[in-house]
Amino acid sequence: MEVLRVQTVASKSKDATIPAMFVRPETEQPGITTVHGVNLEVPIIDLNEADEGKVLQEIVEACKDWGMFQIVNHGIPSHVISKLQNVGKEFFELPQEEKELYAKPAGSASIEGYGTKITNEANGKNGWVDHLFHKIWPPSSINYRFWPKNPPSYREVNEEYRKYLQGVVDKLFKSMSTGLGLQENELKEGANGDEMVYLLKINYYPPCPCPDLVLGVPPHTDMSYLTILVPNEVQGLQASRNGHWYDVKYVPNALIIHIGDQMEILSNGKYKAVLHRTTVNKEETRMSWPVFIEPQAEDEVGPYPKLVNQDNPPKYKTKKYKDYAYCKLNRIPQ
Ligand SMILES: O=C(O)CCC(=O)C(=O)O
Ligand SMILES: [Fe+2]
Repeated sequence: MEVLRVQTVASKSKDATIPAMFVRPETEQPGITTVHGVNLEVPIIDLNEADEGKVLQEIVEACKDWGMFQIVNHGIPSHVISKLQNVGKEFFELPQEEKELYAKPAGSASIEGYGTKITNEANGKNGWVDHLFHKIWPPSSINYRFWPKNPPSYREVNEEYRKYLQGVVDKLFKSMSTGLGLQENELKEGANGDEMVYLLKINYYPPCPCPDLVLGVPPHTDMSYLTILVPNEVQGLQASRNGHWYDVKYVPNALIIHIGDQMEILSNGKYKAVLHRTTVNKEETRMSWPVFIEPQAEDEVGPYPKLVNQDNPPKYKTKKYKDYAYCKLNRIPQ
């Protein structure tokens, strides 16, 4: 059965009408619910700042407060990031039949492949976005069947990005570990160290004639420990704080870090998973490249034992990641 892609819907929506399946109720419409003109923003942290204590404090504060921050001077060269963006953009600009060669097989239990999310939202609405998912680490988890062969440099470029990304993940885990009063390496070890899965997603949000009425991805927290996201220059990510939606401003060469559910759980609630959503643009295509740093399906995930004691009882159940994911995807209370 042919699946309708948002990219195809968008190419046919040149007048100001879009199918009702994308139109959000007013309580969710970004045109109504976005907070403007308030001087509140997700922290931007310079990892090159000479005062390391200050950087650590900023990261820890951001993890506890917003659950999201941007980092600049993170060590990934800008040419590595632009190549990642270029090959992803080239893939989405291929003829539709060629992209469909990478489509997630119908009925596949894995999330990997090119696709369009079939809504699992209570209100039955759909996001204005297509995507490509594939794992980039560890090697044993990679299925190259879902890595585009076109453009030909796709694989090399993604491998280069992954190598640099591991350095950033290590740095962040160290700071977050120290911030919890643990040894530098403990948090990463508690999260299965170098066996953590790196799942890349490319989001492709085509222009939409009525951006005020739709969402790209609906409000959610990521299931990951951390998500490290490269955006393109078209702003659209929004973070929720105290029940209000704020734009995350575009900062050239910055990486956007999200605290996900597994980090909230591992830290026994000290760090907060950020509720976020995306908006789309009337004229321009927005794209983003999140990498979800996650446990393996069979890993048991729960609060880190040293962070639990009589005064701090566990706030979350310990369970297999795959069971956590099943409940989350089916909206079953954890
Ligand atoms: O596109 C973005 O900036 C965020 C996308 C997102 O939240 C997701 O794919 O989980
Ligand atoms: Fe997300």
